Amino acid sequence: MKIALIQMNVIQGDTEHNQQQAEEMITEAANVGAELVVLPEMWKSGYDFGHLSKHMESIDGSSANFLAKQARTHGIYLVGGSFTMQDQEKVYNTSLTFDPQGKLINQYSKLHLIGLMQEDKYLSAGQNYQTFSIGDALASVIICYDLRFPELIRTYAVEGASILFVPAQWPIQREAHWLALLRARAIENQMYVVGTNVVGKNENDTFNGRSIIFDPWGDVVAEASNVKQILYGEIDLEQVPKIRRDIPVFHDRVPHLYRVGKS
Ligand SMILES: NC(=O)CCC(=O)C(=O)O
Repeated sequence: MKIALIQMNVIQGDTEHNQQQAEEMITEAANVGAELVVLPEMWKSGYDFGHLSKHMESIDGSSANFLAKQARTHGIYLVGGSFTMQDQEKVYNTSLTFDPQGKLINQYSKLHLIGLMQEDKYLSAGQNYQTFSIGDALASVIICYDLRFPELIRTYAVEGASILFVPAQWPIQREAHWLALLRARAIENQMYVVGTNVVGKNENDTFNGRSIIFDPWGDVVAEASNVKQILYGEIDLEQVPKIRRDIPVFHDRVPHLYRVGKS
C-alpha cells in the first residue's frame, strides 16, 4: 500500500490558507497513487488557543465534511490529522479517519494533554480509544504527546494493531525524542509507525518536519527533511505477523508481573 504523509506549513490561525494547502497536497498525493493519506495534528488552525472559540468544530462541521469529501473524491483512506472539536461543554484535540467511500471509521481524542503547549488549560482529554480496519489489517491513532506513553500504544498492539498513525506538531527542540520514540514504539510493538509532523513557526515554537515511517523491524521506510513536502512510502502489513512470529514478544510478555497500570 502506498501511503503519503502531508508535511504542511501550518500558519497559526489562518484556517482558509491551511485548508487550501491541505486540499492541494492531498490532491497531489492521490494523483500520484497514494491509497492512504495522513495529515498532521491541528492542521486547520494550528495552536491558536487565543482564538479557540473561532476554531471549535462539531463532528459534522466544516473540517469533518472537508475530510470526508477528500476521502470520497479521491477514493483514499484519510487519517485526518486533528482539529479542535467541541462535544457538549468540552473541547478536544480530535482525529477523524475516513475510508475511501468517505465514511467515518475512527474518532480519537488526544488522551494526554501537553502542558508545555497549554493544552491542559484549553482542552479536555479524551477517554476512549479503539483500533479500526484498513483492509484486512487493524490500525490505530495517537496524537503527538501521546507518543511518550508506551502503555497506550502497547494496548493497541495487544489488541492487534499492525500500524500506528501519529499526527503531530512536534517542536524542533525535542526532535531527537520524536525520532527515538517513534522508532522505539515500532520496535517494541513490532508495528508500522507513521509520524506526520509540520514545518514552520508559531509564536512559541518552531517545527522542523522530519516526518517519518518506521517498519515493524524499526528500519526507516521513508523520511522527510525539514521543508514542506509530501512524504511517500510503501508499507506491507504482511510484515507484521512475520516479525511477531520471529521474535514472539507478545507471547513472551508477562503482564501479570508488571506493576504499572491502575495506581
Ligand atoms: N503537540 C504536542 O503534543 C507536542 C509534543 C511534544 O512536543 C513532546 O512530547 O515533547
